[in-house]
Amino acid sequence: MENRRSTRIPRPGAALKAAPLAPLSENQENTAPLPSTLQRKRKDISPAGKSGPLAKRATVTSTAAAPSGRPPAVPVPAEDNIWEAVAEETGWTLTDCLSHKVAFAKRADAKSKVEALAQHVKRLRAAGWHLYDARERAAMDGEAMAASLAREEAARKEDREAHDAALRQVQQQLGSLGQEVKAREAEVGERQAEVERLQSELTAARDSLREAQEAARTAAADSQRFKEQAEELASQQKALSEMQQQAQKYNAELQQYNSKMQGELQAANEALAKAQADKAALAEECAALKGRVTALEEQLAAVAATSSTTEQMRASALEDASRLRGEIAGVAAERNAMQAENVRLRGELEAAKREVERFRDATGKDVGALEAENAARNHLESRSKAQAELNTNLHEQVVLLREQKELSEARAEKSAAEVKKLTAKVKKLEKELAAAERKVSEGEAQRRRLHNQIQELKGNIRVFARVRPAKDSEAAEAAPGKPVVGYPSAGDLLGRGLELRQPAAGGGPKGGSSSEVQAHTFGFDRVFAPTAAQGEVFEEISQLVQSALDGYKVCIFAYGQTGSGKTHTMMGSPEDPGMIPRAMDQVFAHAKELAPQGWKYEMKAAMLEIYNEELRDLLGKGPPKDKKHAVSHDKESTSVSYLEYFDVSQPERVAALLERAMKTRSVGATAMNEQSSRSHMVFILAIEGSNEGMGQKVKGQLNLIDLAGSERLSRSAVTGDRLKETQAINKSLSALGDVIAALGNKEAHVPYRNSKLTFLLQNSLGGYNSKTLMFVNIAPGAESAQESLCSLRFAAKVNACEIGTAKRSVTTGK
Ligand SMILES: Nc1ncnc2c1ncn2[C@@H]1O[C@H](COP(=O)(O)OP(=O)(O)OP(=O)(O)O)[C@@H](O)[C@H]1O
Repeated sequence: MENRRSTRIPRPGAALKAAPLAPLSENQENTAPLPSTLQRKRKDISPAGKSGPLAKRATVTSTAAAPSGRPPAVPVPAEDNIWEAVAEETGWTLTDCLSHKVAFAKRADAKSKVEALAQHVKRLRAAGWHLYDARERAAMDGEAMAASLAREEAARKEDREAHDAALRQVQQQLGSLGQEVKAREAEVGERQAEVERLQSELTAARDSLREAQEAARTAAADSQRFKEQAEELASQQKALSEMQQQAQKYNAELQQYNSKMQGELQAANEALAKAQADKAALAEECAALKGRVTALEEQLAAVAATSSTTEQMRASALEDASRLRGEIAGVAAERNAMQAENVRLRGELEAAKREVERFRDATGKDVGALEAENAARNHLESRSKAQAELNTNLHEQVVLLREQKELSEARAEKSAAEVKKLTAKVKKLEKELAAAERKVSEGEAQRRRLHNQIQELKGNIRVFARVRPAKDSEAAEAAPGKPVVGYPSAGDLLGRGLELRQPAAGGGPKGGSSSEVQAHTFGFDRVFAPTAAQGEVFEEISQLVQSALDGYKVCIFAYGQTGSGKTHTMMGSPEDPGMIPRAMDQVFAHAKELAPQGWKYEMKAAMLEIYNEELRDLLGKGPPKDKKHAVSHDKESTSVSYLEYFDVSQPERVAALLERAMKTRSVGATAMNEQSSRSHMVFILAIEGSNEGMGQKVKGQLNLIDLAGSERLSRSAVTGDRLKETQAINKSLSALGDVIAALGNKEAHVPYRNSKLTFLLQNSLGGYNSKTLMFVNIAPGAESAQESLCSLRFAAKVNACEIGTAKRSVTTGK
C-alpha cells in the first residue's frame, strides 16, 4: 500500500481527491474513523439495540427455522422471558444476572424458596435467550459483513486496476515530461552558456569601450589643452604682431625723418665748407698781397736810402718807382678788387652765415642741436637697432610660436583624427554593445520563459525532502544493519527517493533483537541526504528564488517535526547560512546583474511570527495598545496592519534584521529540541522592479517560512501553556494541509480562514502568480520514525497536488 502511494502520485490526482489530508496529531491518527458503511453496520448489531431488527423479529416469529448448518431450532421464548424486561425490572447486567446467587431468608418456607428459584430460573432463561439471540445476530452480521467486505475488496481491486492503469499512463507521461524537462534544461543550459558567453563578450566590449573612452577622454583633454595653448600663443602672436607693426611703423617714420635730416645737414655742411674754403682762399690771397706790399715797401725804402748815389738809379728807381707805383696801383687796384672780392666773399659768407642762421631758425636747431639731433638720431638708431633686434627676437619668437602652434595644431589634428577614430570605434562598440545587450535581454527573456516553462512542467508546488545528520543520542538503525532512512537509487528514484524503515512491532534496536523492519518508500522532486551542504540545497531552489525578481509570488516553507532541521535549513548560522540569507544574496546579485539592462529594483522586508494564532511583528514596534495586527487581501496583494517594512536596498542591512528577528522569536525547549521554535516565522521580501527602456514593471514577493515543529502530544508530554502552544501549532499545520488539499482537488471553497498562517499566505499559496516549495525535514532517529512517517505522508500528498499555472505580475506600457 505505501509503496504504491509513495511513488510520485500523478498530477491528475485521482487518489488525492478520494482522501483529504490526514491531520498530523496522534489523536487523529489513533482515532481514524471507520468507513461510514462499517460504522453503520456496527450500530445495527449493537447488543443493546432494543429496536434492532432481530430483536423485533424474535418477538414476532416464534418458530423461525434456523438456516442450514446452524444449530437446531430452539423454542421461542415467551414474552416474559425477554431479557430487556428482566433488565428493566432488576436493573441488572447479563453478568450480574449470571453471577447472581439466590439467597433465602432463614425462616423461608419451601414454597417461597421454590418461587424465588423459579423467578431466578426465569431470569436465567431470559438471559440465555438473549445470549442465544445475540450469537445468532452476530453470526448473521458476520456473514453480511464478509459479503460486504468481499464486495468492497472487489470494488477496491477494480479501483486498484484502474488506478494502476492510470498510474502507468501517468508514468509514461511523466517519462516523456521528464525527457522534455531534460531537453528544456539542456536548452536552458545552452542558453545560459550563450548568455554567459555574451555577458563575457559584453564585459570585454565594455572594458575596451571604457579604455577607448578613457583614451578618447585623454586625447580630448590633450586636444583641449593644445587648443588652449594654441589660442594663447595665437593671442600672444597677435599682440606681438601688433607691437611689431607699430614698431615697424615708428621705425619707418624715424628713418624717414632721419634721412630728411641727414639730407638737410649735408646741404648745410656743404655750404659751410664752401664758405670756409672761400674765406681761407681770400685770407691766403690777402696774406700774399700783404707780403708783396711789405717786400715793395722794403725795396722802396732801400731805393730811397740809396738816392745820392745815382740819379739814374734814381730815375730808374723813379721809373721803377713809377712802374712800381703803377704796379702798386695795379696791386692796390688788385688789392681793392681783392678787398672788394673779399668784401663780396665776406658778404657771401655773411649771406651764407645768415642762410645758415636762417636754416637754423628754420630747423630751430643749431649745430649743437644738430649734433644733439645726431646723438638723438644715433640713439634712435641704436633704439631702432635694439627695436630691430627685439623685432628679430620677436619675429624669432613668433616663428617659434608659429612652429609650436603648427605643432599643436598638427597634434590637435592628430588627436582630433584619433578622437574621430575613437568616436567611430566607440560608436561601433556602442552598437555592438547595444546588439549584445539586446541579445542578452533576449537571452534573459528566453531564459525566463524556459525557466518558467520548466517550473510549470514541474508543477507550481514542489517538495524537497532533507534528512539531517543523526545525533549521538539517536539510534539511526531500525534493525541491525538497516538504517532508518535509505535512499533508493533504482530507476527515476535516484536522487528523488527516500525509504523509511520502521522497526516491526516489538522488534528494532530498542524493542528486542528482531531484524524485521517495515519499509515505506516515497518519491519527491528532490531528496537531500545528511551530507548535503546548505549551498547544494540552495542551488536547487535558486531558480525559484529568481522567479520573485521576474514578478512571481514565491513561497518556500520548511515542514517537519520538532528538531528535524527546519530552522537550520531556512536560517542556518552565520558560519553556514541557510536558505533565507542565501536567497537574499542571490536576489541582490541578480538585481545587480540586471541593472545594465535597465532594471531598477526596490526591496522592502518585513518579518513576523504567528504564535498561538496571534501575529507579532519581529522587526517593528507592533500595533498600539488594544490593537492587533489584521490581515487583509485585495486582488493581488496582502497587507498586515501595523506591520513595518524596512528598506533593504543595501544588502548589509539584511543580516542585522535577521539577527534581530531571531532574537525576538518565541522559542522554548521541547523533549526533542533544546531551542525549539514555538511559532511560525514568516520572512516577506516585497520586490518592485521597473525597466523604463522596455516600459515594464514587475511586482514579486518572496515569502520564506520556518514553520513551528509538529509534535505528538504524547511524546512531548506537555501541559498547561505549552499544551495550548502545541495544539495551536498542530491546528495550523493541519489547516495548511487542508488548504493544499483543497487547492489540489480544485475545490470551490478553500479553507484559508481556518488559521492565521493560511489566511496570511492566501495569495502566495493559491494566487494566480504563486509558486510554492515545501521542504519536509526528517530526523533520522528510530525514535522519530513514526513522526517522520507522518511528515512524509503529508509531504507525499502535498507533492501530488497540482495548483494551477502561475502567471507573473508584469505591467507593460509607460
Ligand atoms: N543538515 C544539518 N546539518 C547539521 N546540523 C543540523 C542539520 N539540520 C539540523 N541540524 C541541527 O539539529 C538541531 C535541530 O535543528 P533545528 O533547530 O533546525 O530544528 P527545527 O526543525 O527547526 O526544530 P523546531 O521545530 O523545534 O524549531 C540543531 O542543533 C541544528 O543545528
